[in-house]
Amino acid sequence: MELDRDAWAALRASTPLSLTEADLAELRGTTDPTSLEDVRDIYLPLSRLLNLYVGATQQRHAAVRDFLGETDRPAPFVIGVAGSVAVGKSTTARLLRSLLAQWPNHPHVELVSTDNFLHPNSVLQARGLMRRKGFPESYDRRSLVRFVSEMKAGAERLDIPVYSHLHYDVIPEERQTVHRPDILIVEGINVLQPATAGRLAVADFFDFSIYVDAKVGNIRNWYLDRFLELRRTAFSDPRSYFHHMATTTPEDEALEFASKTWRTINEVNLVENIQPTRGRATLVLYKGGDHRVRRVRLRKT
Ligand SMILES: Nc1ncnc2c1ncn2[C@@H]1O[C@H](COP(=O)(O)OP(=O)(O)O)[C@@H](O)[C@H]1O
Ligand SMILES: CC(C)(COP(=O)(O)O)[C@@H](O)C(=O)NCCC(=O)O
Repeated sequence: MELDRDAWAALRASTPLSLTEADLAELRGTTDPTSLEDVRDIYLPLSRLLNLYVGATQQRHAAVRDFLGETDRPAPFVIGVAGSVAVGKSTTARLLRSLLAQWPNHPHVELVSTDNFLHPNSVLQARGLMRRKGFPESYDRRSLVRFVSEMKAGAERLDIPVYSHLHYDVIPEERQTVHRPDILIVEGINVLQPATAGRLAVADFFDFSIYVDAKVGNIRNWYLDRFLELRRTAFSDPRSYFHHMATTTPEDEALEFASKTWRTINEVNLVENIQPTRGRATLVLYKGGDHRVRRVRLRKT
């Protein structure tokens, strides 16, 4: 079913707004204008719906556990967050982590971005994939699937690689430690990709999935605006892979570089690999040109 913003906002019921403007500023991505009004109208109803989903799954688990006479904890509830580069997935995922952790029956929420499972640049270079970063083949999909399946099977603690946007590469000596959560959020552009025949994909472990959607032209503008803002901020760090963009490259050439990266990498990936997975999502958040969510589409079964 499809709901417009007002109809969806009314479904918040009495879910309390626990975030402040300062909390939101911490969670929001570069140039992402998500406001407290968006949190109230869009993310609180979503938090309420997800709480109902998780509660129902926990109850079913308890029934089977009683039947078997076992005492184990329920497996983590896994949520996938998909969508284009620069559509605002990480803001959505961080907001959900914060809001979902407020519910007493699932206080421990972990968030993992799939960029941690990108092959290191050395491997991408050797395979001729440096201009295909973000495409399905640029990820170590076997390790990603193993990680999610081990979490789902009840692993207490797993260490995973860490990708740095600053270095534009996986950091060999760093690890992110993930402790067994009540809810695991897996965020990344290609998380809804179906498996190739005979294999498993991360999406096979999702209990719920969200696709963040917008018109390609709008996402392109957000990508370019963000690039220019990063040029003024993150790229000025001498350790940044794109440092030259902030120092020696004039603004018009930097913009031309970003347009080309968008056109030849991110837009191709969006049209060929990401958009075709939208129909697989449980819920689609459709954003207008100002980043505000206009419509929500929910699969009822
Ligand atoms: N080159 C970069 N340098 C520093 N930060 C970046 C760079 N590219 C993207 N980011 C940041 O990484 C986060 C994830 O970006 P992205 O994967 O495009 O997804 P989304 O915009 O949908 O959250 C964003 O918060 C963005 O600001
Ligand atoms: C790292 C990304 C592939 C996003 O990966 P994700 O977190 O969705 O797994 C993307 O931000 C990226 O760097 N794309 C390559 C082209 C570019 O520099 O925009």
